[in-house]
Formats: sequence, C-alpha cells, structure tokens
Amino acid sequence: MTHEPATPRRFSASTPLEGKIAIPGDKSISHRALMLSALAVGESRVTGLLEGHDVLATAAAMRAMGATIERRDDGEWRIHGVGVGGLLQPREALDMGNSGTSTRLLMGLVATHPITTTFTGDASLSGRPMGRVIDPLSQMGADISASPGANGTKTLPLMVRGLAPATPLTYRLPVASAQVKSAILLAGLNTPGITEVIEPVPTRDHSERMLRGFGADLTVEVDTDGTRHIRIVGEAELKPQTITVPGDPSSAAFFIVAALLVPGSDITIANVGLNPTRAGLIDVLRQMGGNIELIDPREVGGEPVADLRVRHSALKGIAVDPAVAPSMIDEFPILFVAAALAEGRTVTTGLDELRVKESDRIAVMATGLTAIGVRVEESEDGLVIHGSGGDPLAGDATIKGHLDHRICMSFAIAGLVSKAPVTIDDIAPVATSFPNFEALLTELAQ
Ligand SMILES: O=C(O)C1=C[C@@H](OP(=O)(O)O)[C@@H](O)[C@H](O)C1
Ligand SMILES: C=C(OP(=O)(O)O)C(=O)O
Repeated sequence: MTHEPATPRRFSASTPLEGKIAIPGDKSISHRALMLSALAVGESRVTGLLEGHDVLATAAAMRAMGATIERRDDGEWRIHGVGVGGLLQPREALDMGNSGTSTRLLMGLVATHPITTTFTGDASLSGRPMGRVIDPLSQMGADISASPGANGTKTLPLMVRGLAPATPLTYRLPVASAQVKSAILLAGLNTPGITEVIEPVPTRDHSERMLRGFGADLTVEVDTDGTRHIRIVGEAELKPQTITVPGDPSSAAFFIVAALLVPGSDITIANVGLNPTRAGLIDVLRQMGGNIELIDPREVGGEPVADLRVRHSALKGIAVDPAVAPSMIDEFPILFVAAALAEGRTVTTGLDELRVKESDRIAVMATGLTAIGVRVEESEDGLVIHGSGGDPLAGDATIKGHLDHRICMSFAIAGLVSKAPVTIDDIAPVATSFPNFEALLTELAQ
C-alpha cells in the first residue's frame, strides 16, 4: 500500500459565516444507488451522487463485478446493471479504502452470489469489527475467512465464498446497525424465499426505501413496542431507476454547528436530507437553544428534504436522550464541539457504537477536546462535556485525526471558535465524505 505524505491544516478564529451553500449528496444513499443500479437490468441514472472516496470505492467494486458505471460531464452518473444473481467474480481484491458501508453492504451482496471475493482496506477499516456481518451471512451459507483483530474480533482482509442458492434467514439484530441490516437484506435479494431482519431499534431506512423503489417485494411490519420486521422476497428482479440524491445531513451538521457557534453567523444550507432516521442532531441542537429554521420542506428521490437557515445562538448543555443515538450516530463528534461552547454540562450515554467507527470517537474526541482546553469526562459509553458558555476555546494544539473524516472536520470547526489556531495533523481523510468541505467553509467566511 502507498502512503501519501500527511497534509496538516490550521483552522483559526473566524469572521461571521454568511451566505447560502449546497452540500454534496448523501453518502449512505449514494452507496445504495450505485449498488442497486448495478443489480438492475438496464440503465439507471443518478444525479447528486456524492463523489467522495468512500462512494468511489463502491463504484470501483461494482465495476470490478461487471457493472458499467460512467460519469457524464454534466455530473450525471449512468449505470448498466448485471441483474440480481449476475455479479461476476472480481479479478483482484476489492479495496474498500476507509469505507465501512461499502465493505459490509458488499459482503452481503457477494455472500449469495457463486463467487469468491476478497476485501481489503486502509489501517482504520482494517481495525473495524466484521463479525457482525460474518455471523448472519455464514448462517445463510457463505463461507467467510477473516483476519483476527484485537479482543477476538474478526477483521479485514477477509474472503467471502458466496453460496447460491443460499438459505433464507430470520435474524434479530444484536446491535443497532443499518449496515448489518442492509447486508442481510442485500444478501436476501438473491436468496429464494423470504429473508427477515428484526430490528428492535430503528436505524436509517434508506435500503428499505430504495429496494422498494427498484421494485423489490419488501414489507415492513411494526410491533406495538416499535420493533420492525423487514421482509424481502428473494430472487428479486430490480428495475432501473432515475435517482436524485439529497444533500447529506451528516455533512450539513458541520456547517449547522459552525453557524450556531461563530458569533454573527446567518447561513442557509440548501437541500438537506431530513429522513427522520437521520435528523436527530437538529432536534438535539434545538433543545440546546439552537436557531434552526426549516424552509420549504419537500420530497427529493423519495426522501424528505428542506433548506436550513441557521443563526448564531447561545446554547445550553442538556442530557442527550440515548434513544436518539441511532438517528445521529455520525454527528456526535460535532455535537461534542457544540457542547464545548454551551453553557453548563452536556451529558451523553449509550454511545458504545462510537468506539468502532473510523476511530474510537469517544476516546479521540475526549483527548482532542482536552488538548484545546475543554473539561471532559469520559465514560464507557459517552462523554460529559463542561461548556464554556460561549467563550472561545483555548485552541493551540495539533489534533490527530486517526484517518477519521468526522474527527478532522469537527476539530476544524472547533478552530473557528478558538483563541489560538487548531491544527489537524492530516486533512486528507475529509475527502472520503466531503471533498469540498474546506472550499465551502472559505466561501461562508468571506
Ligand atoms: O448504513 C449506512 O449507510 C451507515 C450506517 C451507520 O453505521 P452502522 O450501521 O455501523 O451504525 C453509519 O455510522 C455509517 O456512516 C453509514
Ligand atoms: C461511520 C462512517 O462511515 P463508514 O462506516 O461507512 O466508514 C461515517 O461516515 O461516519
């Protein structure tokens, strides 16, 4: 593997953020749009696709398994699929880079095709647990050999020997994970009979929405206690679609918090996806006193969206209800930065999953915030943050990003409200999910 030299970047106290921006397409929806288009028979068209490294890794993998995927000069993507059951054995290992979503969802897809596929990734991805998908996919008949990771976990590199026809499965999710849910549903696409995922805690439902949109027979039944039974009828035939990908709320999050924190700011972020399984951060920031207005709520590509107007606000610390965690799981690093400027304590719990993302986001945020002058207490499953009441942070530190885009962007925003600059040791990971992050920040700060 080649390693680019690190690109450090310094972020300093900002003038008010003003103006209107559009953020790139949703990462979760972009992955799924490529995967399902590559399995449909005929040509699908996708606009607004996120062109970050994670999504490009998915595109490269689908190409390596037989799909034709092209980007036109006007930014539209055209995909000719191979049909469910038609994936070809890739000639080389699939390099998933930094992307957990690509890895886990594609493992599901190939598990029920009669092909052998090897998955590799960068140092961050190679440390992440894969047992959570290996277990159910093995029960369906795939033969998976993984590398041993820390504390008995199974990790990349790994090899999946798929089985077709596979055995349908009824599986109760032991962790709240849209990636595990989606891997099983995608495996179910090419499996005869009904594959069922039982989801006690709801997670992002883009797979369900899009599978239905492509014509799969998928139903969702909700028990009185909220448990969801998601059933897909296998050996599905997918019909090509035209998809418009809405803006990514997880990317918008950095600018929402930046505008709330930098005095005098007033910005509008256009076309932000507000699927209720993703929009938890907005509720939490409003509870903290954030002034966030939804303008022109509408539907794009089967998903609710709106423009967001965000103005500088004095925030108050709160106890964050752990039940909202799945609907804002990737937004905790930037929420911790908001909490660092709030008045009083912000208490978070129930965030064990943050320890197995691109980095251990609880530990890495605790270390970084402490380095820039914030009082933080770390527990097993969360942080308690003592806010400054709106006073600038000390700053004056170099933060290790640990190949984690959300850590890098969170501390970039912290730099905007610090007395002395905050340096990120390597800004490169930001391109996995938000290639024009710095350009948009510069635009708003002018
Ligand atoms: O399904 C998806 O697109 C994602 C699910 C979440 O992961 P988990 O399923 O591991 O919670 C999230 O953190 C990730 O950024 C994207
Ligand atoms: C956790 C994330 O992504 P992934 O799991 O796809 O690497 C993320 O984008 O914050």
